[in-house]
Amino acid sequence: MLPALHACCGELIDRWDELVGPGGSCEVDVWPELQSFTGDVISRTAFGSSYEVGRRIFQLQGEQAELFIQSSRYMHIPGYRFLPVARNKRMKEIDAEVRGILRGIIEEREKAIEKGTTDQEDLLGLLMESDSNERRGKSKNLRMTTEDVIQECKLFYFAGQETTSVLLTWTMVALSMHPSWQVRAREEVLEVFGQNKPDNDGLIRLKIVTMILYEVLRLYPPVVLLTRRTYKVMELGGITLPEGVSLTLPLIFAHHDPELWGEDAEEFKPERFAEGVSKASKCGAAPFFPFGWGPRICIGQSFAMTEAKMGLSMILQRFSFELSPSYAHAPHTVITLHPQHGAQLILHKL
Ligand code: HEM
Repeated sequence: MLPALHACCGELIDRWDELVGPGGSCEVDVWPELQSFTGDVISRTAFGSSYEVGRRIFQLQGEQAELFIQSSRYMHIPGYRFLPVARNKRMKEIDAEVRGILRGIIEEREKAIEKGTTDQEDLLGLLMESDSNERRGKSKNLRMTTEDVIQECKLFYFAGQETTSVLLTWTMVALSMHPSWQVRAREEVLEVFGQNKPDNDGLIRLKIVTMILYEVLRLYPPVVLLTRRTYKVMELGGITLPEGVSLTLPLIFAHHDPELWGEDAEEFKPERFAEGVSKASKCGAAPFFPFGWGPRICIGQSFAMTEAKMGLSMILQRFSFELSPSYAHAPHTVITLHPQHGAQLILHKL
């Protein structure tokens, strides 16, 4: 995973170097840049394909998320999603196109497996191994169909790209708003890696960077709410709920609650995580759950933290950054917590 991460970070830095040019500074909207970066990472590490193949999938998934939010306003109309209105037709078209692209990737891989020309041990390889075991009649209880593989690929593209680019974007914005933390993070990165490529041992040792990422995840959680459904009658917080009730857990509210975090809950204070997650709030680790909790906790959280640490370290090694006058602070939910008008920063080459 690390070589693929290095390669993607390297390409991002080279692109920014070119944008900055001989003048040494320029304005960049880092939000689409970081989306491309995390898209590239998930394409290479999970599917072995280049970003070019995945680019269309990300565009389509982004459009699908916007349409989904728009159509959720009509959820109270029974059967609305089956009506042949333009929005529903477009959502169907997008679904078909994404499936078509993924099926193409899967078929290409199948051919390569048949010819024995692939040794890619990526997520797709693992999923397809399970799929071919099914066809050979093995692992009947654990088997995945091609449809399952497509569904899992869609989930990974969405879950793996969008969330991590949101984390990196808000981190760059927060470090532009709080330049003393930017300086402290850069000092740590240079002390651990100098100008060398970040390695796994060093990434684990980054304390200031980790505190900053946690504080960003607290204030700007990429996933703002979790949903659950009761499967039997149960009591929750003194209220008895029947079976089949949909519950929404707005984790962003828990992350901003002064009763849990203190009167400075709205302030950016990475030092609250200096002694780890369990000491950061007034009541242990419980109120901090940016990756969810329990059996459905995010399976990509270590991946995401490694990717964010690596990306941020390589950026800090080469650039300093500040808010551009054209930046307007507007966190906005389109499934994940986006910067509504972009994240325009001024990059300075170091
Ligand atoms: C900062 C980055 C990320 C955040 C904040 C995040 C957050 C979350 C949250 C809140 C959930 C739902 C948990 C629940 O319902 O209790 C989730 C699920 C999931 N995440 Fe992440 N995630 C991130 C990155 C990733 C990455 C990089 C991947 C894949 C490489 C990934 C793959 C998944 C998958 C597959 C699930 C569904 C797990 C299940 O339903 O059992 N996530 N994530």
